[in-house]
Amino acid sequence: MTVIDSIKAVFSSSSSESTSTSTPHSNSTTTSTGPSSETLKPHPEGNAPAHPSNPDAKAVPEQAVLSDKPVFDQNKVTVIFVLGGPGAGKGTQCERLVADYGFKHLSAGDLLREERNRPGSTYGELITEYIREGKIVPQEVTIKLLENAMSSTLSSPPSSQNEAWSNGKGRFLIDGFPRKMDQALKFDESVVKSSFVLFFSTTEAILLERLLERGKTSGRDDDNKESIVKRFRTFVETSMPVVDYYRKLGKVVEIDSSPPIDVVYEKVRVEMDQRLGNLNSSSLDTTSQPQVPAASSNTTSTATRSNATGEAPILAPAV
Ligand SMILES: Nc1ncnc2c1ncn2[C@@H]1O[C@H](COP(=O)(O)OP(=O)(O)OP(=O)(O)O)[C@@H](O)[C@H]1O
Ligand SMILES: O=c1ccn([C@@H]2O[C@H](COP(=O)(O)O)[C@@H](O)[C@H]2O)c(=O)[nH]1
Repeated sequence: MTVIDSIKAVFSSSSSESTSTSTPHSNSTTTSTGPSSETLKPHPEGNAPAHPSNPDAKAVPEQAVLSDKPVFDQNKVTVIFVLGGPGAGKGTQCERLVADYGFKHLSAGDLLREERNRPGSTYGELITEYIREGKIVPQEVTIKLLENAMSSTLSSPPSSQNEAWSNGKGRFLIDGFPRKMDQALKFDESVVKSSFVLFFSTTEAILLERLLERGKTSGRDDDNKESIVKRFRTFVETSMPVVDYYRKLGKVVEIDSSPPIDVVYEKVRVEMDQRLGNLNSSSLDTTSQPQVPAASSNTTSTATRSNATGEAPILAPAV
């Protein structure tokens, strides 16, 4: 049995994804967002966010154990999930939100690529294979990476932030996660309950065009036609049910990301500004807030949604 077979066996109960033979990965040019040597450590005891102080560069899979209760206090730590098809513009919009609202941006994909590139990572080969195939890496790995990155950030808050990051408080944009229902449920249970979901929808044609263009310079080994098609399929089959789940809970803020970046961001700002009071005071859960009417918020409901091209959004819920 190879190392990767052993890892897959460990995670077999949490992932039903099939896999294929792995090959070495290529480099990524994405920005690093998490602690490279502090990943996949066991969570600290208790409910308080703790800074990982004993990095374990050779963690074994059994150490990626998740808590059965939230590690962070929802009244202090705000999490907004940012979802959308591959290339929808999640990272682009998050970058602006970081600058304007003082969020910490954690991209699950970036954290996985960073872990993959970390010398000695137990998970490198596994992550490479899953990313190339457009499949969802077993939740234990991704959630532990996110949890560790959050702990680390809370221990050394972004210097430019004050009130939002004082007294153990923090606000995170978690980009490209959760991509699968098990992740959504487990993150709520073991890390912290999310506040709401920013969901960027557009057409498959637009996504494809953007990803192929990005692929010319990104260095990402999944920005090629073959991987992109697989990623689209995974998004529709595995990740859209997560969006639908949150939609039923009234937690989805949907924004058409077909228009130019600035136009999309204006809509994002309107949504964020409407929610900022809550973000400043404590956690934000739109299920307990009055829902913003689509007409006044520039977002579109599932029933009325259209996009700039007039095409039916494919990577969005069926109308
Ligand atoms: N509204 C937009 N109009 C045109 N191009 C855009 C828009 N938003 C993002 N892009 C471009 O599309 C590409 C994909 O954007 P981005 O990396 O932000 O997407 P993403 O959703 O984070 O993708 P992934 O899930 O694959 O990481 C980038 O090259 C970006 O510059
Ligand atoms: O929660 C997650 C998020 C991502 N992945 C894998 O990473 C790639 C790339 O993700 P991007 O968000 O496009 O950077 C994705 O296709 C998955 O293979 C994951 O497994 N779990």
